[in-house]
Amino acid sequence: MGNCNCQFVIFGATGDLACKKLLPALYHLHCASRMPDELRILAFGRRPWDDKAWQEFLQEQMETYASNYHADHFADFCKHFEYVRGEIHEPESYAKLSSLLTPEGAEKPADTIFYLAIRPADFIPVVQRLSEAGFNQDGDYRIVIEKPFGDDLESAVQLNEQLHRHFREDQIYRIDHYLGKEIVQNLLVFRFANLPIEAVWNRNYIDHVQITVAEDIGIENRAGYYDQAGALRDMLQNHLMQVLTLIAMEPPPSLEADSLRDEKVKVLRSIRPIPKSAVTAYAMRAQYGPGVVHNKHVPGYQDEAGVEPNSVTETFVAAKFYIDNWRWRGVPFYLRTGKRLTAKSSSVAIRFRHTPQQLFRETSIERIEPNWILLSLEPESLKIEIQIKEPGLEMRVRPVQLNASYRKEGEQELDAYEALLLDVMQGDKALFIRFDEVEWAWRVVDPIIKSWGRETDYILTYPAGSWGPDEATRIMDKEDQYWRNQL
Ligand SMILES: NC(=O)C1=CN([C@@H]2O[C@H](COP(=O)(O)OP(=O)(O)OC[C@H]3O[C@@H](n4cnc5c(N)ncnc54)[C@H](OP(=O)(O)O)[C@@H]3O)[C@@H](O)[C@H]2O)C=CC1
Ligand SMILES: O=C1O[C@H](COP(=O)(O)O)[C@@H](O)[C@H](O)[C@H]1O
Repeated sequence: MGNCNCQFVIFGATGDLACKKLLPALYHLHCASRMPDELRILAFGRRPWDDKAWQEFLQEQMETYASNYHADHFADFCKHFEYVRGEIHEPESYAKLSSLLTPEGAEKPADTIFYLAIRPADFIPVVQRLSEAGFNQDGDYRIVIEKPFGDDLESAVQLNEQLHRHFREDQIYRIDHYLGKEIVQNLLVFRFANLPIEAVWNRNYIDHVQITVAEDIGIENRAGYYDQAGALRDMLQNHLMQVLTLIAMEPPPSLEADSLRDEKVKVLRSIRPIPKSAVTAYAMRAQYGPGVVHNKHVPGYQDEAGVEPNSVTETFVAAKFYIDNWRWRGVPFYLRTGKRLTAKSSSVAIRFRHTPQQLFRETSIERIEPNWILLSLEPESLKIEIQIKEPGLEMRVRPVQLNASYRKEGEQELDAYEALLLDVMQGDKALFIRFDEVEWAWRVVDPIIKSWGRETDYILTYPAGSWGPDEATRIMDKEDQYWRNQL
C-alpha cells in the first residue's frame, strides 16, 4: 500500500474481537503488502505486560487465527506494534497515550485512528476520556465504534449525542463488519446488474425471504458482554438487519455512501412496527443446552463461565418482519441467528411463489417445490434452484441447482475486516453505518427487547449441535414454509 500517514490505537487489544478478527486482518494485510509500511499500532491493554510479553501473545494469536502464519512475516509484522499498558477508566493512561502519539517537538503527527474493540458499556467513558486528553474534533482523529451501537434505542441516542459532543460526524466510523463481506456486497450486484433478477424481486413473485446466521461456537470467554447483550442485540439488530436492508432496498441513484444509506433507511422505516401485544407471534428466543457439536460434547449456556445463574439471555433468536411498501407488502422476512448450532453457515434463502397452475403435480395434493435463490455467505456460493424434467418416459420433475460458483480459483479473498480497516485508513466511509440506520434498526427491535425484558423467569432451550428449537417455525405464516437448513 506504500504510505498512508496514520497510526492506530486499539483499545481492547487482548479481547476476542482483536484476537480473532482485527489482528489477523492486519496480519493478512501486512503479508499481502497492503499495510502502510510506516503504520504504527499501539496495542492498549490492561495486562501488566511489556513489548516482549505482547509479542508472545500476538504470536500465539496469529498462529491460532491467521490463515497463513509464517515466522518471517510475523517478525516484520511485530515491528509495527507497541504495547501500551493502561486502564480505560484512568486519565493517566490517556496522558501516556498523548505523549506517545504526539511526542514533543515532533512534526505534524500522523492521523490517529482509535479503534474501540471494547465492551459497548465502555464506549462513552472512553470517548469522554479521549476528548479530555485532547483527542477530539479539533484534531485529525478518527474513531471506530463497534456494534452493537447502544443496547436499545434510548442508549443508542445517548451514545450518539456523546460522540457528537466530542467528535465531528466525519470522524466517526460505526462499523458493521457484515458490510465488508464480499458476498454481502454482491447482493447489490446480483440485484442491480441483472435485469431478469430485479424484474422478479418483489411481492408478485417472492413468497418469503429467510436470513440465517448460524454459528457453531458458543459464547467462549465473552460472558461479561454476551450475558447482557444476547443474540438479538449482538447479531440481529445489526448484521442481519443490514443484510435485510440490502435485499429489500430500492435501486439507489448512485453507489455514493449517502445514496445507499438513504435507501437502507427507507426500508427500515417501512418495517411494520411490532405491536406490544403480538411480540410472541413475531419473535421467539431460546438458549443452548448441552449437546454435541462436531462430535464433541459441549456444555450448555448455563454452565459457561461467567454466566449469571438462571440467566434467560437468548443465544438464539428468530423473528419475522414485514416491509409495508409497494415492493414488499405481505412478504415475510424471516431472520434467525444462534450460537452452538450444528455448523457455521450464513445464508439468504429466497423462496418464490408457486406457479399459478400445478401442471406437473404428482398427486392431487402434492405440489412441486417452488424456485429458490440461495445465497450462502459462509461458505460463499450463489445458487438458483429450478425444476427440470427428469429423463425418462414419465413427465416427472426434479430440482436442480444452477451454481453461479462465486469465486474463481486463485482469486484473492479479502476478509471483511481487512477491507474495512483499509477503508478507515483511507478515510472511506461508504461501508460504514449512519446513525439513522442504527436508530431505525433499534426502533424495529425495541418492542421485542421490552417484552423479553419483562419475561425473566423462563427461556426455551435447544440442544447444542442442532439447528435451534423446533419452535422456530412457529413464527412462519404458512404451513408449507420451513427453515431452509441445507443449501
Ligand atoms: N468477538 C467478536 O467476534 C466480535 C465482537 N464485536 C464487538 O467488539 C467489541 C468487543 O468485543 P469482544 O472483543 O468480544 O469483547 P472482549 O470482552 O473479549 O474484550 C474486551 C477487551 O477490553 C479490555 N478491557 C476491559 N476492561 C478494560 C479496562 N478497564 N481497561 C483496559 N482494557 C479493558 C479487555 O481486556 P482483558 O483481555 O485484559 O480482559 C479486552 O481486551 C464489542 O462491541 C463486540 O460487540 C464485533 C464483531 C465480532
Ligand atoms: O459481531 C459478531 O459477529 C460474530 C460473527 O461474525 P462472523 O463474521 O464470524 O459471522 C459473532 O461470533 C459475535 O458474537 C458477534 O459479536
